[in-house]
Amino acid sequence: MNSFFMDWNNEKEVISSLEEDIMVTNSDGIIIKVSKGSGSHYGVEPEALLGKSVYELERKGVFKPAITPEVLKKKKKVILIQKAGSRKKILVTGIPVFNEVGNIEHIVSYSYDVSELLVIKEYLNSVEEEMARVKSELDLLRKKSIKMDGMIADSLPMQNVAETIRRIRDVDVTVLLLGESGVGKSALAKWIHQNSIRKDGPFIEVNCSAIPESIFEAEFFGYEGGAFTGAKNKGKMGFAEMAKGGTLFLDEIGELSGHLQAKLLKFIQDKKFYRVGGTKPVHADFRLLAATNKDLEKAVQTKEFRQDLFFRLNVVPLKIPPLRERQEDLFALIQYFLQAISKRHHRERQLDKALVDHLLQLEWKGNVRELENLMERLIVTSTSSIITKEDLPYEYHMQEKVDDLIHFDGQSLPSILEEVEKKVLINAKNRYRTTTQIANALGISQPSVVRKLKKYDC
Ligand SMILES: Nc1ncnc2c1ncn2[C@@H]1O[C@H](COP(=O)(O)OP(=O)(O)OP(=O)(O)O)[C@@H](O)[C@H]1O
Repeated sequence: MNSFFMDWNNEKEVISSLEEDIMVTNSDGIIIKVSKGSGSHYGVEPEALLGKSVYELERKGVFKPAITPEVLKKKKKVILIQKAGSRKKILVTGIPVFNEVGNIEHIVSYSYDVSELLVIKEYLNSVEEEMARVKSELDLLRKKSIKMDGMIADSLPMQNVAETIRRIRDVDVTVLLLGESGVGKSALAKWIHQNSIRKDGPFIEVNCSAIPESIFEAEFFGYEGGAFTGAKNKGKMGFAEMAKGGTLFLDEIGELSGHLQAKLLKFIQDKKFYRVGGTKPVHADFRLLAATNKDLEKAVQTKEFRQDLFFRLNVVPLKIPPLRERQEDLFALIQYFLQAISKRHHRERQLDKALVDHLLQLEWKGNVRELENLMERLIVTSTSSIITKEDLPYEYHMQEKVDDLIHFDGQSLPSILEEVEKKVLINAKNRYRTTTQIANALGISQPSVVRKLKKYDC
């Protein structure tokens, strides 16, 4: 039994003298007790409420909703916001008072005018929403504003790459650039260097597949005078030493032999090396970047590439998507190369719309390099200031059938095969940077590629 609230007559003076808005109703919803402050939120005198039914007051719009029916329904304390008049918002708390047998006998309610608080809350909510909107716009703007000089990075995947590079700008961390041939790994490596704390130091690029294994160590670590037959008297500085204070970029790292992988791992771990024939250790002082178009994780599984070396290199992996997955970049690159190459060759050139539409449809297996080469070819060979689809080399007319491209009339099979071979080689040359890459792609030896390129003068 709640002794405090049971005898309202005893409490009469206490409640009625309170300045706050307190009311007591019975279980029929009749207001049986009011305080001095009752009704002030509703714009009526306390006496105007006393003896009235909350249902009636609700109907008349003095307040809405009434709290008594809610407390009776839920049989527990209820807090709600009432509307009073057209503008006011009142926070009302209703508490049930039970009799000995557990039935609600009275409901005590007290209220505060929270109109101002709610207005402030709404205002705060709108400010928060506005801030969230501004923040996302800023994020977008910041991403868009990551301009990479001489590099087109309009697409979302490239913006993400740019954002990662921006985040690691001040850190001397190893970056592994992954992606198909021609996607721009070397260009990005240069960009990373130019935007790093080592930008004033040298950028040394080593193409791991282009240096024969027999001389790799001497080229890479340098050698002392007389270290081997044919060595220069004074010795020679290797790439690792040349990169002092700057960046050492190991391109095509996936092509390194197992023996050289082991050497490289030791060198990365020890952070020092010896020139071939030398006894004095040289301290390694550079930031390491590496790139490959090989699936290195797969190469680790097939044991072609050392896992420990992979972990050392894969600190920050940057995957550069192929151009066919970056339509926004493709369009921007076409415009970029048109301008840059036209300027370089002092030729004012424009592209016809049908040609641009056609270029946007192509697969670009050789990625940005292939596009750049084709643009250069179009610009230097076209005789008119507007380049059209007709100016495209035959291999870029994808709709045309192979039958139409090979002319049998009066040709022997060997000459047709030669013609095809030449076209395949030109195509491969557009896509790949080195003859080793072409050889790998076409499944022939590198000397054979060199011979054929010479034979066809391409
Ligand atoms: N986003 C880009 N904006 C402008 N030029 C680019 C961009 N990406 C690549 N290029 C240009 O495309 C050509 C090929 O790029 P790059 O040599 O960096 O490719 P790669 O991925 O290193 O190729 P590979 O694996 O064969 O070494 C370069 O001339 C480079 O400057």
